[in-house]
Amino acid sequence: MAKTLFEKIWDNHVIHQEEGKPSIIYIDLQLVHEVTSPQAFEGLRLSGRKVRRPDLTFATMDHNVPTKDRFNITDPISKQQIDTLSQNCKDFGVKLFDLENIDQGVVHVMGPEIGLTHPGKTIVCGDSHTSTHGAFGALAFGIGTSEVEHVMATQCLQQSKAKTLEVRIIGSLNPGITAKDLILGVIGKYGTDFATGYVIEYTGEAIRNLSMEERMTVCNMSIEGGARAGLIAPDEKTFEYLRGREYVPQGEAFDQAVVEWTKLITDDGAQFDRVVEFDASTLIPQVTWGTSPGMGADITSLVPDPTSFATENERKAAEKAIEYMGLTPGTPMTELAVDYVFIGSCTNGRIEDLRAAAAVAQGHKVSSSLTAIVVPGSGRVKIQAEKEGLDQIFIEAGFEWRDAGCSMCLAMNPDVLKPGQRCASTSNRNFEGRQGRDGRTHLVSPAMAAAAAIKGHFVDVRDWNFKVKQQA
Ligand SMILES: CC(C)[C@H](C(=O)O)[C@@H](O)C(=O)O
Ligand code: SF4
Repeated sequence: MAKTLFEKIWDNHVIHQEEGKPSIIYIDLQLVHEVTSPQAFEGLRLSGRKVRRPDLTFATMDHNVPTKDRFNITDPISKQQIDTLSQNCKDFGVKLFDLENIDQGVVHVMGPEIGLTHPGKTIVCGDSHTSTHGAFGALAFGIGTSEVEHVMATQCLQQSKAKTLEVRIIGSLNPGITAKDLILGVIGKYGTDFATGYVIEYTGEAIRNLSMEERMTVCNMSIEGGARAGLIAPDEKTFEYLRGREYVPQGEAFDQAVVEWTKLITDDGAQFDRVVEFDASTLIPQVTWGTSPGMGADITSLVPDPTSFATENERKAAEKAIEYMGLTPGTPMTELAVDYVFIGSCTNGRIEDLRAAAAVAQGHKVSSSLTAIVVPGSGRVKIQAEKEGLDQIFIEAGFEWRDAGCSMCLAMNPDVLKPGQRCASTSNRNFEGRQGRDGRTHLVSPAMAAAAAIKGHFVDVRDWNFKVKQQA
């Protein structure tokens, strides 16, 4: 029978199923960070259990890590979480990429980068943006802390089978329009819960044309559309990205793996439970104006008038968001002045993102009215960027060049907005207080963020004259 990619991975991992009950599935990889693991390890300790497969369990530190003076953690809760993770990994024999390690970084940046993420794997982490790894054709999703403990103890997980949703991208992206604009556009059109209960598979020529980094940006934000996970079928690009990375099979074993991975596609004639279409060819740079990733608009548009929304609920939500964001309906997006620019996160903290931002920043100066920081997603991204001289471009332009971590994506470390500050951010969430109490977040692509840093307000990056620097 013809199967979707999701069904193939699912069927390969079901260990036990009973009518009317969740299935038990096997988990190939568990990633761990300091925020959602302490109680899980403690639970194991209390019940006298071990981590069943330390060889399939990998930990890093990201949320609480200061990106300036990283070894000096002054916040007691952050310090405790970091120290507890170190101790737990030591006690339970789990490999930890700690602050001394070049591979330390945001879990969804460093995992794929070292080759832990493979097509066809089931991957979990106590973190909602685990969906990022779906860019490789892995079934990857976030789980709660009690499930983290369960997977640690058994390497299995109880799961109800999700429904399948094809997000079919028709047409191609115009020059200068990025994967971030694409996913913001999709969520803007279909809303933040259109994919609830589904695993998305992104298909279409425009998706095939994306690099692995760009595919990760798209899959990363699947969760902001409500999806359980996001998938992109693996192809030559996936295999080439993985070849030679530390945790992928090497030599002949790699070629054998590729033979298996190549089968991970949705068969002709396979049925999705639902299909939506999105036309990429009309897309222009996006910027969010509200307090959910679905409240987005074209850079050429105006802050919306709440009365223009169709339903009472939407009108109320828009009114509340516009008030929180300190905006006036009818203001052109390009007139919104920003106080802060954050380039980083598991959405847009990879090398290509930094190249795109540097291409815009090169030869310009950050506006004196704001602070702009660039935070590589991992230690390795940082080193690569420095090899290519991107750090110098940023520093000369007046950006701060930081160490790897979640940073200002969420206010769990010293990088926080002050109340009322407006931020152009390349992250994935613009909820109230996300970047600091009463902070105001506008989600954009790295190029748009860099352009806003130079001009002091949002600009249409298509008007910018820049050349993307090729890898050195
Ligand atoms: C802290 C963590 C549990 C959380 C998540 O699950 O996503 C964080 O990474 C986020 O982005 O909000
Ligand atoms: S970078 Fe942001 S979204 Fe990603 S894991 Fe860290 S806090 Fe979550």
